Amino acid sequence: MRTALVIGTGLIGTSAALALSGRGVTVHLRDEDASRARTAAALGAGTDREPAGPVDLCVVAVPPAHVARTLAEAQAAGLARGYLDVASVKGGPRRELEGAGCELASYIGTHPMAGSERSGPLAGAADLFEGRPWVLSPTPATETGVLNLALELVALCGAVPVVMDADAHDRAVALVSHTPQLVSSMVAARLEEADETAVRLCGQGIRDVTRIAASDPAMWIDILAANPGPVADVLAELATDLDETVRALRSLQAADEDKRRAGAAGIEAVLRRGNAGRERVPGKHGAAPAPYEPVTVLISDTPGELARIFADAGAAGVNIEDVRIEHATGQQAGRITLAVLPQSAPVLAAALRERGWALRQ
Ligand SMILES: NC(=O)c1ccc[n+]([C@@H]2O[C@H](COP(=O)([O-])OP(=O)(O)OC[C@H]3O[C@@H](n4cnc5c(N)ncnc54)[C@H](O)[C@@H]3O)[C@@H](O)[C@H]2O)c1
Ligand SMILES: O=C(O)C(=O)C[C@]1(C(=O)O)C=C[C@@H](O)C=C1
Repeated sequence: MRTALVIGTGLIGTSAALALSGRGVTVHLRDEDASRARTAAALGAGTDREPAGPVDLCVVAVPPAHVARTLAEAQAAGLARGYLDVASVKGGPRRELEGAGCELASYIGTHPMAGSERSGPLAGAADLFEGRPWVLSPTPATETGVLNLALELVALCGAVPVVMDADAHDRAVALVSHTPQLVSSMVAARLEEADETAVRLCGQGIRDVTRIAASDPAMWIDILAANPGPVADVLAELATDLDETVRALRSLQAADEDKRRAGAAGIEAVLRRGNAGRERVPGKHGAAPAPYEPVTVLISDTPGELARIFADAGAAGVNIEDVRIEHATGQQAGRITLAVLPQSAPVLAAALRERGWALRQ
C-alpha cells in the first residue's frame, strides 16, 4: 500500500493514520470538521490536502451511524481501490450499505479492538493498535485484493487480524465491550448524587471500573443502537446475577445462622466465578494472561519523573510489560506500579533502590 485516505480524523482515524504515515504510506486526511484534519496533519498523521487521484485504501473512521453514507459517497466519487470502515458494530452498517446499493466487492468491514474513553485527534497514538486484535468481516463479495489491503493495514498498525462473521462479531463485542461500557457508566452514575465525603474516598478500584464511563455518549448511543439485542441479552443475564447477589446480601443480614451461611455461599460463588472469568482475559499480544509481578514505587507528580523511572528500568535491562499509576488524593505524589516478568522483579527492585527510588509493597 502506497497511499491511503482516512475519513474521520478522530481517535481511531488519527491513530491509524499516524501508524501508516510512520511506515512510509502517504496518508490524506479528511474530516467534516476541517480543523480536526488539520490537527491530525499537524501531529504528523499525513496531509489534509486532497489526493490527486484514487488512493489504494480509504479508511472510514466516522461514528457508526455515518458509516454507510460516508462509504457510499466515497465509492461514488471513486476515491480508492479498496474501502473499509472501523466501526464498533459490523452487522448494521453492512446491511445499511447493502440497502444503499453500495458496491460490496471493494468493501470490507473491520473493527480494531483498541481504543480509549477519549475522542478526537489529540487522543490518537501510533501504537494504539499494537498487539491488539483487529476483526475483519469480509462478505462473500469482498475481492481478495481488498482483503489483502485490509490485512496490510492491520500489519502496518502492528495489530493481529481476526476474521469473523459480522453478526458473530456483534454478539462477541456485546459481551466484551458494549456491556462493560454500560456497567461502567451505571457504577459511575451512582457517584453523581453521592455525598462529597464518599467521593473523596475514591481509590483505585472505582477508577479501574469507571475509566470508560468518561466515553462520549453520542458515539455510544450510535454503537448500542446498532447492537441492542445482543447487549440486552447479556445485561439480562447480569440482572439475574444482580438479583441473586442482592438476595444473598439480604440473607447475610438475617438472624438465622443457616440463612447467613447460604448468603455467604452465594456471595462466594459470584466472586469465584469472577475470578474464573478474569483469568480468561488474554494478556498482552493476545497471549495467555502472563503472571507479571508488580514493582511499586513512590513517585512525585513533577515533570520528567516518569521518563526518569522508565530510563532507569531500561538501564537495568528490564522490559516493562504494563504500567499503572495511582494518584494520591490532595498530594503532588502517587504510586507507580511497573508490571514485569517474575524473574525481572528483583533485578528491577534492586536497580531502582540503588538509584534512590522509594519502593513500596
Ligand atoms: N473509541 C474507541 O474506543 C473505538 C475503538 C474502535 C473502533 N471505534 C470506532 O471508530 C469510529 C471512530 O470513533 P472515534 O473514537 O475515532 O471517534 P471520534 O469522535 O474521536 O472521531 C470521529 C471523527 O469523525 C468525524 N466525522 C463524523 N461524521 C463525519 C462525516 N460524515 N464525514 C467525515 N468526518 C466525520 C468527526 O468530526 C470526528 O473527528 C467509530 O465508528 C467507532 O465505533 C472506536
Ligand atoms: O480501552 C477502551 O477505552 C475501550 O473501551 C476500547 C474498546 C473496548 O471496549 O475494548 C471500546 C470500543 C471499541 O469498539 C473497541 C475498543
